Amino acid sequence: MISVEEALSALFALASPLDTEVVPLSEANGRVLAAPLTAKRNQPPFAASAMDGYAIFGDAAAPGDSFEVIGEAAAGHGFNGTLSEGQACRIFTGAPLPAGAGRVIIQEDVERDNARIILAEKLDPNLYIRPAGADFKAGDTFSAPRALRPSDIALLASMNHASVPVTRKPVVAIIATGDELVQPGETPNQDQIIASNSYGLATLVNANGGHARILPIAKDNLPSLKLAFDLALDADLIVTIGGASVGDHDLVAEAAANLGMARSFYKIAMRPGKPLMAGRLGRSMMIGLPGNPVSAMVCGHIFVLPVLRKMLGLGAAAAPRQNAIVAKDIPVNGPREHYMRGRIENGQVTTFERQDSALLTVLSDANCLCVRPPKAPLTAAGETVEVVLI
Ligand SMILES: Nc1nc2c(c(=O)[nH]1)N[C@H]1C(S)=C(S)[C@@H](COP(=O)(O)OP(=O)(O)OC[C@H]3O[C@@H](n4cnc5c(N)ncnc54)[C@H](O)[C@@H]3O)O[C@H]1N2
Ligand code: MOO
Repeated sequence: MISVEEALSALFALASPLDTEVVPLSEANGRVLAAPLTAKRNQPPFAASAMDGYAIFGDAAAPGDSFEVIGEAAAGHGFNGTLSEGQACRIFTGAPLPAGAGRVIIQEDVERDNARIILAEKLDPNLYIRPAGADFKAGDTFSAPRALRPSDIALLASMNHASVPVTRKPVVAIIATGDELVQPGETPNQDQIIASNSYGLATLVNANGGHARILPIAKDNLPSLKLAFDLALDADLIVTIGGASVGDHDLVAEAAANLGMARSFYKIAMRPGKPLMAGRLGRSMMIGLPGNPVSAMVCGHIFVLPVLRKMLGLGAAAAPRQNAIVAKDIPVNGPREHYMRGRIENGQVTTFERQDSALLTVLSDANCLCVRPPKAPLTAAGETVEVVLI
């Protein structure tokens, strides 16, 4: 059995960044920007007023000063004249500052008397001018690769990009295997259960920049598995669930081998997740996940997501970890790296008593996986451990 770290390196060796496509900005949220972009203009393109009020000549203003109002500047409608000594211009937020102006007096600090203004006794000392290019300047770089967030979309729009180059979404074909499985909503026989893993994994994939395709459930026989694989061969990543262990009906490895899979590894020193396998199958890579529901989801976080990120051009990095303080003693670990389901609250992690990899209720209550190195000794309350947020 290889370590989790070795398995991850082997998976990264199988995964390459995908090609790129151009999408409209309105469809770019969550996509990975594939190449840096530069601002096409200054923002603001002119010195602009930050408030509604009066732009005055220069920046000298004292209570009781009086100015003659000679024009108006609104957003989208600048004032073309130039202010001279003693002159002001009515101005609104976002309007270009007229030539000659050096300060905006907010209208709350002004008394207006026809074409004149008189400044109040207590003046707000701010100039209320946004200099040209204060946000960004033409040529400034927006770096890549990065997964775009709503605030990035706003910035790119402001930089005048209507469309952006992004990495193509990895297509992930998900094949649940097992005679015992039926789709959610169907009526199972007495000896059947509902296929849950495909839905959990598809959601994980879709929420992290991939495009999941849930294929029909494959039965525990080679022809049915071949049929499912045939439907998946155009995917970037094929994820099978179940049939990975040593039982008589665990046929995924054999079915994949029959189709020519070049196996990279099988079995890892991880709990849950021991019977994990991976390899290359035609133009796709394949990850065979264990069937136990929690095992499949944990392997989704620890292996499928990092592979997805590599395909998206985000580099080869393990699931991010953070430190947490142990709230309740964690027992000695066995020989496999254990990803214990737990809850972290205010930096303190509590691992659950029940760690059976069949318990989706426990996984659903968990918000982190507490990483226990092989043979870790008892870790007492107050000590530090590493967790992966899920
Ligand atoms: N003698 C041994 N038995 C087992 C070993 C072992 O080393 N020696 N390993 C155990 C471990 S660890 C795991 S994990 C499981 C994984 O086995 P498989 O990948 O072959 O999974 P299945 O047998 O097909 O299913 C296990 C369990 O999960 C349920 N299942 C499967 N697919 C789904 C799905 N899509 N949605 C919901 N539930 C699913 C299935 O009904 C089984 O209950 O093997 C141990 N055995
Ligand atoms: O490795 Mo299995 O995935 O422990 O349940």
